[in-house]
Amino acid sequence: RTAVIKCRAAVIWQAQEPFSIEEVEVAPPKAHEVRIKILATGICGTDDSAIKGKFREVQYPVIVGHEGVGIVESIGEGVKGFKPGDKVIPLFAPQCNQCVSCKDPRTNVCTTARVKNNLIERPKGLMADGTSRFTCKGKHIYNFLNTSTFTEYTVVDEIAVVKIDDDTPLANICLIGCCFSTGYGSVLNSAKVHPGSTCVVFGLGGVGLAAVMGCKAAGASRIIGVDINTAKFDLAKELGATECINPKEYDKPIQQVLLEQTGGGLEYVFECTGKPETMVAAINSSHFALGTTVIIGVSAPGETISLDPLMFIAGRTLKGSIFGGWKAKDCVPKLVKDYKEKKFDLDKLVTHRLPFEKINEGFELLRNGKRYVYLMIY
Ligand SMILES: CCCCC[C@@H](C)NC=O
Repeated sequence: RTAVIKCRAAVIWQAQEPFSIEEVEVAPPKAHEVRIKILATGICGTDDSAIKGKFREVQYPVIVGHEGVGIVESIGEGVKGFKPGDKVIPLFAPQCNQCVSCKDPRTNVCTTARVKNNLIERPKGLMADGTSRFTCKGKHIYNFLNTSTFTEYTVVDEIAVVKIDDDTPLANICLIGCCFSTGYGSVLNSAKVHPGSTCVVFGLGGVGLAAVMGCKAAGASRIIGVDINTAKFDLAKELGATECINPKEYDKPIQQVLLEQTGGGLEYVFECTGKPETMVAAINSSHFALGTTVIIGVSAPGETISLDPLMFIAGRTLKGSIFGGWKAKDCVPKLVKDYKEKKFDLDKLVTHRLPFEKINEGFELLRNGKRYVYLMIY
């Protein structure tokens, strides 16, 4: 019988508190669950919003982290397609392949009950059976976005993990678990950018830079990067931005600047900050008739935006995108293969590597505009 594993995890005991590295107990996987030894994990703004108590109704105490890579340690009853030793990526956007959404090519958001609880509706932070696999100091610890990667071992539902080639080089590949796939796919799948088009990306963090890479891969003629941190501009240009602008350097709204610079607005707009005021500016910078704006950034609970409905009457569109529109089980192995074949270079998104116990330092780097860090968990 598979035993409980005692290991290190970075626990958030309550909102606004830093991570606390604790010894936690990780229970064996139940039926249709997989226990994974996490080898590396990215640090993402969504995790940071959960730490700040600004990510929907997260339950505390919680183990966050949602973009990792690891090795299967054990599998529960009824699990097919995985065995101990397999190299895997946990999926915050699972794919059950049974529900109406998984059978519909138009969406990648699985709507099986297990997923709705943790992704689309009020996050339960629990496994499908309504219980947790983590305990610490006698308390149950919630999971996060079906994954929880800031721990040496985690347990996920079998629909929330995918096997990748065992010879895949480790560490950086964890970015395919969220950041890279989210930005790159929002361009190729959600917006379907066409060659020669004009694009703008608001927010040049990991997701925004991946969107810039997607616009370049899609053959856009103009790729404008927008960020208030000009230190991000060099890498954005290296990855494909044709120009970068800082809203703080203008005495008029950035959408007006963009409308003037592009003779009437952008064909494709990618909003990666999650800030409502930036979303409004982004939508208003799109072409009045041909413009499509893709909302990728995650706003805080209760935040809203106000728009003049007439701005859509000539044909503008507004849509959302989770995990870049990729059906995760089908697409992650292909993205990993493309990475190995150097069809894109996500390594450039990694600016720092830190040992697990320095996770709080990692988030300080993220908050101070360093593009990307991740933790090597030995
Ligand atoms: C509704 C919740 C969506 C969460 C999407 C996050 C994980 N994307 C990038 O961080």
